[in-house]
Amino acid sequence: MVLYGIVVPLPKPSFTRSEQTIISFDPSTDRMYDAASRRRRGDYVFVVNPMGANGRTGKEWKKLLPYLRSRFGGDCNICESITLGPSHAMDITREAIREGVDAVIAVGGDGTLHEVVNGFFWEGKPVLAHDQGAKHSTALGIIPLGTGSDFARTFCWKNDPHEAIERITTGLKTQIDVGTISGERGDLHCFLNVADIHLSAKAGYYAGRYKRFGNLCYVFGALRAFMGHRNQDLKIKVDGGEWEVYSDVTALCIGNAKYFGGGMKITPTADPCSRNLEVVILQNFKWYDFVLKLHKLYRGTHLSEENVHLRSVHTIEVEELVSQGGIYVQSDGEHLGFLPRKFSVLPAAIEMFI
Ligand SMILES: Nc1ncnc2c1ncn2[C@@H]1O[C@H](COP(=O)(O)OP(=O)(O)OP(=O)(O)O)[C@@H](O)[C@H]1O
Repeated sequence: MVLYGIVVPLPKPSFTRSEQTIISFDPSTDRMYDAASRRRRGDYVFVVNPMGANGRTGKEWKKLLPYLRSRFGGDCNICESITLGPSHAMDITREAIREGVDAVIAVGGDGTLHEVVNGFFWEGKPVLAHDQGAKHSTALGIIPLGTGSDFARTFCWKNDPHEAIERITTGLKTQIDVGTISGERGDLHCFLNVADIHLSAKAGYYAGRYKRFGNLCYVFGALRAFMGHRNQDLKIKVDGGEWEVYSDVTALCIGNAKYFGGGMKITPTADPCSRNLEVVILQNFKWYDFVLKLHKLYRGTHLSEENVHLRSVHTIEVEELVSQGGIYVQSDGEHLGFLPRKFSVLPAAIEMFI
């Protein structure tokens, strides 16, 4: 965790196991036994960001926990892990997977989900259980309780924790893709939802400062980002092909899923189970285009506009045509620095409760 340039180490994650041990009677031995030791119960770790949605996540979670315990009954061990600050969810997840838990469930918004997903990987490779290796896989679960909760929208999931718990107890899972972003130093970062470049990324950067205003933060962020904004010439390389130039780019968005910015359907053709990424490039948008076409961006009907381009890719490299620096990059609403960057898809990388 970095606070004003000072690195503050977070404590090693530990799981508060709210275990409900079932004691049964075994007539063959005339003795009592712990039913869990006969029928292995799953270990589910709930990673809760108490500060999500301006503290609403923490409050909702407290109310939810008794329901969760009763709903799961004796089927699994519920481990509650409350994050202490930014990046902590990532450490908790890594540690939990190494310990061989069956599921890690992100409780919060897209930022928390983003950290949990990054915890599934270490230096670009999946984190494995210490004693079982690749034989064991940990599933990802989501209880969307954030401000935007944009990833959940692709699956038409509401910010309804009871509905989310039903999904997890039902236990239906699917393999989903994960996007990766490599920086200049070769470090790899994962995203689950949408990574984006330039105006939208700058708007997201500022929106993060106005989260106290709820969903209005995206409006304030966009207004602030427009100040001093200029469309830029970018070059892209798709799937290792030739460099192509796109002039006057307003925003370039790389979708593993469909929504960002609190409900804008920016990459409407994206599907986390498609094994590719959908790239939408907005060219030469002026401020009034956003006023006139905003409804199209929210509905996902903007692809028919002549200055909007769609590409399906496995990898895409993006650079400035003339390097000046300062072109914002974000993924899943988290600021990630500036161009150049390379984006790739990791197909079927995580098993997720649906
Ligand atoms: N204990 C904590 N105190 C302060 N910040 C935290 C804490 N735990 C996590 N965070 C940070 O809070 C950020 C935002 O959390 P989260 O995404 O859950 O909610 P949100 O921003 O309201 O929702 P959304 O991202 O869907 O709009 C995360 O990026 C995370 O780094």
